[in-house]
Amino acid sequence: MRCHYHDLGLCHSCTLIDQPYALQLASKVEGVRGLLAAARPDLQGIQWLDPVSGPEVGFRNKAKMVVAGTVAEPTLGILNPVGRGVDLRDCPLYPPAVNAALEQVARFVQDLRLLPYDVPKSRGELKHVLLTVSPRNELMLRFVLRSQRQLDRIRENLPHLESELPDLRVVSVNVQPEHKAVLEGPTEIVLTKQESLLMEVNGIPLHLRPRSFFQTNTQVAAALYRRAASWAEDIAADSVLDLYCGVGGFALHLAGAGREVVGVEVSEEAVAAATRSARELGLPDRGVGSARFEVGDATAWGEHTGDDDAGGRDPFQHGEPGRLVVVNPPRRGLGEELSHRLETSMATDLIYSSCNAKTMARDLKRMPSWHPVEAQLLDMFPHTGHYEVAMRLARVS
Ligand SMILES: C[S@@+](CC[C@H](N)C(=O)[O-])C[C@H]1O[C@@H](n2cnc3c(N)ncnc32)[C@H](O)[C@@H]1O
Repeated sequence: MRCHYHDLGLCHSCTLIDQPYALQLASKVEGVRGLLAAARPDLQGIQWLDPVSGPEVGFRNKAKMVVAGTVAEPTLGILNPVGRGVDLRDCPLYPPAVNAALEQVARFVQDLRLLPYDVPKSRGELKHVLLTVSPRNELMLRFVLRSQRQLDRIRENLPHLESELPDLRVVSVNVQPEHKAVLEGPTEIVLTKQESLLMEVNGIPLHLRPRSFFQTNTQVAAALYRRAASWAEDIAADSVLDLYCGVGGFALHLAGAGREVVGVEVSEEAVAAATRSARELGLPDRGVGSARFEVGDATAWGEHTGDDDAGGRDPFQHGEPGRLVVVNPPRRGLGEELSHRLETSMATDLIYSSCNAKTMARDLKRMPSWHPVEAQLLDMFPHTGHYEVAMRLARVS
């Protein structure tokens, strides 16, 4: 992949871009194998499946653009080391639909004279533009503002933007009043009738609301979910617990086939979206062939349930449900407490999918009774050192 922003020295985000892609992939595979085997020597003997990769360009489904510059000439991209905006609206990591939409969004920002937020001076209104594209090329657009001052103007002028971008389905304003380097704040005001973007993956309707997580590379995510479904087949698992389930990607791929699936996730919105998908797929919420989603902390799940279903016991410690546990935590990993709970639980099989092999290695070290069976690297982030790694583990008897 060639990138003129990189060639001009304007952006250094793609740290591996000068290496041929095959070399990037090979060094990631070598890196992850070494890193995990250093923590768990028994990983040396396991089966590594061929790595999965997708297209080298246009693979990112979400653009997170910092808005800077001036009212007359806003930039959508990143800040350089001295805090000036660098416009990256043609970044080749995004599909053409995103590049084209960013062009229209920049014009909208200009027409409305929305003042870009000036980080050094702490003044201005518009901080970020976040744009997500679905496999059908439909769009979700979020404006991150310092306050609600410009909300009505954005709302009033939305029909114009919608006429320029006919595939725009969801538009929202996020309010992030603090002067901190965080992408978004706690308040989200959806301006469109449609409140979620349909992200269909392997024929499964996933519904993405503005504040929910979604894997960055839809094509490689589809392969990741298929991998998990194939492992679940091999295991013949009849009850699955999906911790950190998000909008239900793993859980819904593993549901059906006579399994009872429970997903646990901290975001209420994501749980509502996953529940909606389950009902659309005709899955009941209890019993054989069901899928249900609960709001909760993955680390503490089941601890205080004490409900009738579990007979007052901690279901996690009794494999109810959860003979197979799927974990897909944020970069910080599972941590000591959940690693310990998994180590002492009644689960017989585990699928661990991670975007941070360092925390995964640390967690695996804490779970010696889990024996690694098979693993695969899935390259969601070409041209950077990042990747996803999925591993199937079984309980050593
Ligand atoms: C890496 S994402 C995985 C999402 C999902 N498995 C998928 O494939 O899209 C991690 C998810 O964990 C959720 N999360 C973060 N901390 C959590 C916690 N303590 N308990 C439960 N969920 C949590 C986040 O909201 C996010 O949806």
